[in-house]
Amino acid sequence: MAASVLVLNSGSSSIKFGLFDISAAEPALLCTGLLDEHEAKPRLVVKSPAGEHLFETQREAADADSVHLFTEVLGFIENRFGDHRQRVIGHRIVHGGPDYSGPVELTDDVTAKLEALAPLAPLHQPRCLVPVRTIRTIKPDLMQIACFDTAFHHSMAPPANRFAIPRRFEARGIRRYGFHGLSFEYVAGRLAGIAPELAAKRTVIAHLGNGASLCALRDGRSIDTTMGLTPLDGLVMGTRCGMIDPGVLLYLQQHEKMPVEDVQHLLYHQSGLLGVSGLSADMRTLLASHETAARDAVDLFTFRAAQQVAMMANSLGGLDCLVFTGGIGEHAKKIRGAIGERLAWLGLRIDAAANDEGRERIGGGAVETFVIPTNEEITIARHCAALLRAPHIA
Ligand SMILES: Nc1ncnc2c1ncn2[C@@H]1O[C@H](COP(=O)(O)OP(=O)(O)O)[C@@H](O)[C@H]1O
Ligand SMILES: CC(=O)OP(=O)(O)O
Ligand SMILES: [Mg+2]
Repeated sequence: MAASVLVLNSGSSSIKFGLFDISAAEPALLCTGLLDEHEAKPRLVVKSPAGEHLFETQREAADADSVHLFTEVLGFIENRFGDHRQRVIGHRIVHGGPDYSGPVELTDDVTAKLEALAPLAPLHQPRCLVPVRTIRTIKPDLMQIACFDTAFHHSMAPPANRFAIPRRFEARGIRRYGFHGLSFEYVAGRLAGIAPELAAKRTVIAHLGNGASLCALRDGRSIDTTMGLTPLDGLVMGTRCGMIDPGVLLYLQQHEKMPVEDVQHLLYHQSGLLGVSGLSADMRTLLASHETAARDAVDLFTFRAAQQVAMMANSLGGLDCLVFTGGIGEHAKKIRGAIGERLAWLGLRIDAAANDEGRERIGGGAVETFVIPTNEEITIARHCAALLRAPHIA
């Protein structure tokens, strides 16, 4: 009987899933699902790899009980793909803290440890872990595996992973971890396939989605990244502020008398593109708008992105290759072009025709430039399949 793995990717603005056949060495996609939570009654749509509509269900409200949703999803999978033995559910878990540098089985103990990290990723960690608890109540015998956004960055070393605060805090785990590691891992692997001559070169991957971060890679390993202890640092994001003077937070609390919960809400949910434009967190809306504030938000986004690519290039001692990925990186040619222009001094030359046509290689010369669609789900499926092949589990 063929074996399958169900992968759940709970991001800040959507929940995606993928069902993979893991009988062969490389996982093969059977179907994908997307729960878009922007609607009042979020709709889950399941499609075949060719884009054919297979199944649809709607939640009563954005905060409706998820047991019903997951019971329906698992029921659909059993009906449609009952000829596959479902071996495991793989989850994207955003924060793995200091202890997890690779995938791990989600036992009750591990789940509780990860729940304790929620303050370090309040927008993501609870969202990633609710499905784990829910699925455990529906299917207590089904193995669940966590794959972490932070794991890929365990190769980061001081000074890149250090804050300039007293060392006793570092001993308590207060250091830079970095996120989007499953995306960086996938894109680095694809780049090695497309341009093997660049695999050992100085590369920056720009994951520009609703959340956004950069990774500096040497020999395919992370040596620096723009996010830190939390997914709040670094680039301007949909609703997150990115890099900010910590004095602003003190000022808001001390002089504007904002309670700490309100400051947290401001920085995670009301800042970034939404805060600066006053219009939307969605790059498509901002690019289509003629409002000055929308242009200001886009301008700050590309300014900070280019500024921090230069920071990553400094960590690498130069730059040979830049790769764009994530919803904005893959689809917004105007943003890629604007970031490229700001980095012309570093030797970046984006080919306007290749960029407009959405080609894979969009620049050559001193800095090779690529657009590579990310695939966090298949990365998780690969990890799960590898873990199942490990002798102590099989
Ligand atoms: N064609 C497009 N042009 C510009 N931006 C786009 C386009 N398609 C998607 N995006 C942007 O990508 C972002 C979402 O990225 P994505 O990686 O899917 O998010 P998530 O972090 O939830 O995984 C949104 O800001 C959206 O506006
Ligand atoms: C870590 C993070 O920011 O993830 P996302 O882009 O899915 O919000
Ligand atoms: Mg994402």
